[in-house]
Amino acid sequence: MSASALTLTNVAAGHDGHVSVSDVTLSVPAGAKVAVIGPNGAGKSTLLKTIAGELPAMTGQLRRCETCARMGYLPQTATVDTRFPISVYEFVAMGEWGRLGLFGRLRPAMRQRIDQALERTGLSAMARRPIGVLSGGQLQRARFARLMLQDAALLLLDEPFAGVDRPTRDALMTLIDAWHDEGRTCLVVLHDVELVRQRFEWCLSVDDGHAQLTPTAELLTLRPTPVGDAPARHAFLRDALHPA
Ligand SMILES: Nc1ncnc2c1ncn2[C@@H]1O[C@H](COP(=O)(O)OP(=O)(O)OP(=O)(O)O)[C@@H](O)[C@H]1O
Repeated sequence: MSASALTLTNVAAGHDGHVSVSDVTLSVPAGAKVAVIGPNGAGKSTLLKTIAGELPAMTGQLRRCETCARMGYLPQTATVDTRFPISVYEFVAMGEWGRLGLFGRLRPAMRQRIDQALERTGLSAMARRPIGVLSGGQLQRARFARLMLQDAALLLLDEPFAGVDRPTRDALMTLIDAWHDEGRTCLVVLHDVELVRQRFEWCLSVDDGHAQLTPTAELLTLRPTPVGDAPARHAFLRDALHPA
């Protein structure tokens, strides 16, 4: 894993002139599975949105590898208007738009991919139902199914497990693992430190205005140190990984 999917050089990210994270310099190896962690309000979503190109970097340079132009971004809150009268099938099928063109028709291979995505997310039986009747967890499965069809090389997922139950979380985590096994680069914002320990090889920690990429195994060797001794940027991780 030597090539970089993503390189940030002195990047500052924030809103309306307010900087949330600054001087971010890091390189994400292609195919890495990265947990983006940190306390509430630290700037995880802001940084992810900046990487996704939804928010311009305030300063610095952000470079994505060529294949990472195929990028899938799942924002934290589902912005889908569930009153919009489309079926679950049609919602998921939107993931094929990139191949379809404006007035294209779904071809058999596309229908097969849509059926597979519905099956892998456990939504086949709900395919003909209106999107508006789905529960929060089912809607998240549908968003994953749609994402699956985009065939993205770089996946940016902002708190995909928020508000979902354990079986759904496990099912979605299995999909992320599969994307990783396929060589895709995955950045996932999450708060479950135990899950990070078990399933993520890298941590992008965002805390105290800083962000850094560290192998999870290395973080686990961090030991609690007297207050004032540890660098500020490790404080959250130290506390999270070594609870009192
Ligand atoms: N659209 C916005 N306009 C202005 N400020 C914003 C906007 N979105 C977020 N912020 C501010 O940016 C800072 C970082 O917020 P962000 O949502 O990136 O944090 P986070 O680490 O993702 O938090 P959480 O874990 O609670 O989701 C916060 O102070 C927040 O108030």
